[in-house]
Amino acid sequence: MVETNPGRDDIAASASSLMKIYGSGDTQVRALDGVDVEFARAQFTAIMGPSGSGKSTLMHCLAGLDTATSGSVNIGGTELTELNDRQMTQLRRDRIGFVFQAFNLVPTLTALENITLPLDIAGRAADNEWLDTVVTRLGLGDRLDHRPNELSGGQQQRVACARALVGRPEIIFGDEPTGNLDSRSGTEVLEILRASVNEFEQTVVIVTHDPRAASYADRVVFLSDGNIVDELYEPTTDSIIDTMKNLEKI
Ligand SMILES: Nc1ncnc2c1ncn2[C@@H]1O[C@H](COP(=O)(O)OP(=O)(O)OP(=O)(O)O)[C@@H](O)[C@H]1O
Repeated sequence: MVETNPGRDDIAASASSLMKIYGSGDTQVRALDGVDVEFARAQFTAIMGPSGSGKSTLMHCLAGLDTATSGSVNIGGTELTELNDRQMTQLRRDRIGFVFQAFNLVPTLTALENITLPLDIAGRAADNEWLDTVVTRLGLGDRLDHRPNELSGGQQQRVACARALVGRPEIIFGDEPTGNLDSRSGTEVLEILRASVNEFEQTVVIVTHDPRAASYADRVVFLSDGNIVDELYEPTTDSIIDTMKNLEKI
């Protein structure tokens, strides 16, 4: 009998028995200690946990920016551990969007050039209608000729969001995407990520320290000492703060 797994199509990314060990001997750190997790398609997930709990390590392994010591990571049916460097680069370029705390825009390029850069590198033409939708939605229409140093932090992060959205990647990973922003700009970025999930069925996974930011997610996954120890669906700022307090007690 052929084995089927009817749930897989609903899963954008998953990790299984994921282990990441840094260093060796006395200085060895077990940053991920056998993590099993699935991220549903068209859902917004936030990863939270105390400092040093393994959030960035998990995200970097999921996004193919770092390799795990053992275990597996799957993005849309592709096993990352089976890819060579070139295939991994291609997967990151073609199938994953990134929004980092530090924006990571190219200073010599205009906003528009930054937005279309991943497509240009991949040799893919922009879908102009979609590009227009994203740019309008992000309120960047009159900023497209500006270089990053002529934009506010919030505008720069919106450019980074547009860059992540414009290629319609299977999944967008954000590492503290609101970490460097004032509360108003942070709210704008969260609303954009939320809208991209609600309106465009984008899958989004972010790491954040901020309970208010995490309350925009459909689900919050809590890490402690390299393990997932709790999760909340339809979280509120208060329910997130309560769960974090319990984690810190442990
Ligand atoms: N390159 C590295 N070399 C050695 N240890 C590392 C390295 N990167 C992370 N670690 C350790 O792995 C553990 C998990 O780190 P990680 O950055 O994933 O945690 P985090 O939850 O994202 O922390 P924070 O909230 O402070 O950013 C920590 O103990 C950290 O010191």
